[in-house]
Amino acid sequence: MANLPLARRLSGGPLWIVPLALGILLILVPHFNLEYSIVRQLQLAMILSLLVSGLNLSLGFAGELALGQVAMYAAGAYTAGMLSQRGHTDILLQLVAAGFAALLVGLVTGIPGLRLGSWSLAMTSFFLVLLLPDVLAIFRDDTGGRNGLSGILSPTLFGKLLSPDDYFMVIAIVTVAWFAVMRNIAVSRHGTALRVLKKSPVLAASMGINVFRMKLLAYALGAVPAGLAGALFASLDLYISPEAFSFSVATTILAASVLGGSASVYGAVFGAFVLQFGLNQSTEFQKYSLVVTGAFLIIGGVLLTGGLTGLARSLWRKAVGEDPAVSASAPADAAAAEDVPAVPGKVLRVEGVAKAFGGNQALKGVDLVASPGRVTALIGPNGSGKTTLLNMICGFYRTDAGVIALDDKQLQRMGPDAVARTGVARTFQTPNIPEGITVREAVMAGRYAGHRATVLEAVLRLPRYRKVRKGDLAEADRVLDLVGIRHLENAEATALPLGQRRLLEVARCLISNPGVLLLDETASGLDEDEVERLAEVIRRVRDAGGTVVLVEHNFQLVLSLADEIVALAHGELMAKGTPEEIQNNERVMSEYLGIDPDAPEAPHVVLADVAPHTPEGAER
Ligand SMILES: Nc1ncnc2c1ncn2[C@@H]1O[C@H](COP(=O)(O)OP(=O)(O)OP(=O)(O)O)[C@@H](O)[C@H]1O
Repeated sequence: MANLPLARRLSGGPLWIVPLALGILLILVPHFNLEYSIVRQLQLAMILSLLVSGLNLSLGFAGELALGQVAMYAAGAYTAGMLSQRGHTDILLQLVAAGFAALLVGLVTGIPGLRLGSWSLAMTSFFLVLLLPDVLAIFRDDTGGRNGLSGILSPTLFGKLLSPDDYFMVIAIVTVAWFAVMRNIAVSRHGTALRVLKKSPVLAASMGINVFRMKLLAYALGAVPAGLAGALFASLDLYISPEAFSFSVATTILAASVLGGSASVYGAVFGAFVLQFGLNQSTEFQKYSLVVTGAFLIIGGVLLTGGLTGLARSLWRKAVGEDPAVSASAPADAAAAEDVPAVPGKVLRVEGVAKAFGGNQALKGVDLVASPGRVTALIGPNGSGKTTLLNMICGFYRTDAGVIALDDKQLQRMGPDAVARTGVARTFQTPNIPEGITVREAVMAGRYAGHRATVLEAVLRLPRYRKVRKGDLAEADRVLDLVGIRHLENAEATALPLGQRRLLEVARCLISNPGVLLLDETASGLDEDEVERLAEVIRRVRDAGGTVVLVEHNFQLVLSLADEIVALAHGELMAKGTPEEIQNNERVMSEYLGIDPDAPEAPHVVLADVAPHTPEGAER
């Protein structure tokens, strides 16, 4: 221990102590007799960091670009200002009202923007900011229009007039409290779910997460600090005007977010402080503020992936000598996974399913039954419709005809997240692993949709949240043992090599106790040892009662694992049967494996060593 570098020794402690200490220091600033100009910049920087943190929630965590932060900021400021004008000077009351007003603006603009999908929210929020001065002008009797809102009274707290020093402390306390809330959200299961969403809405839906609701949650939650910032700003100068909510403020917020690191909680503070102190130190800077903000955007977005906090994190890793991929203890004892608890497999029935993409009939009346305690393999040449069938079972494509059912529940009219919640879990041809989380968190995310605790319960760490979290941790240990990567639980998930990422995906599926496990070319790209481990995992799941559907090009693996093989060709059933029956099926031999049945060698003798026809680009 004594020989360890200081950075390494420090890295063992709870990291939240550093921001907490800085937060306390900030609250105590009025006691340090700083120059007025610095105190003022600090206040504005704290207000800006609140705004940036809201953007980070939607952009950095949920991956949704939205510029509407300024509109929510204005909603908060005008609400607080108008309350004050009418004699309601209590800052607590103003903060609550401003938070709600901003939330309302967030919901009203977020719902249509997010419903339309794609870039709609970015566009809606962009126009919202452009329209803001006109909206304020329309309601000029209340807002003062372009002249601004004056007559705001000095803030009070429980009837006591607040001095400038008191008010500084109010701003600092609100900022510190909000960042504590945001940190609790970010490190909770909700924070992980947001990162899943950012990685891929398809992945999120396949894990039972309602994509629209999750995006709205991030956007609406991000409105709250903007509202608080607005209320704090209104009582700072006791005057607000539309210029304070201009488009350049929107770009400043975006630049600070990108510079600090959008996917980071404290990056918002870094970015905001750098921009506030950088931009306002000289009039030249202010004159060219848009250019300077743009430069910061480029520095943050292009040169520093992950912003300043990303840079700090990688420097820290270097200092403590930590490799994200192998920050792990020794491999777990494989024997620990011998005892596999029952997997509640269900019967998957596919009857007469058809699907056309324009003139391309991808599936024509396909039938398939997968039962508990059995591995059903789906094989066929490239383009035969295997992935299309998986996508239809998962609800990503609507069927043109036919029935898909899990036990008695029909799935063919359900959306993908609803299908996942009935117990359909899947892996992807290209592993879909969210960034910025550990292996254990990535696996625990598989329980998000099935075991609920609200954001409020997570923020306050209430008993139900702690119970669900305890279950997440215990189940993650179990499935990580099962797939044999428990020793990597603290490694960064995206840093794992392909084979382990595939095993991670299987673990993420298993933690949801799926009724059916759909494995889409899971062995592709794995070495021999990894394929053997994967095969062992699949056998264990099957023996524990799981229903497994295996889409696979590794014919040897299929023969060794499958209880039944369903072979497709040109979207139709080519053959169905036991591995032995399939090995003796001439059509499968010639169309799938390219073996001439009339050749002197008997096909079943060489099959185990034969790879099917997999033209370039089989991996997606
Ligand atoms: N979203 C889509 N839009 C249009 N055509 C599609 C779409 N998805 C699949 N197809 C077409 O449907 C057919 C079946 O494709 P699918 O990907 O299901 O085959 P596959 O058996 O999974 O192939 P591979 O082994 O290469 O993964 C192909 O002709 C493909 O081009």
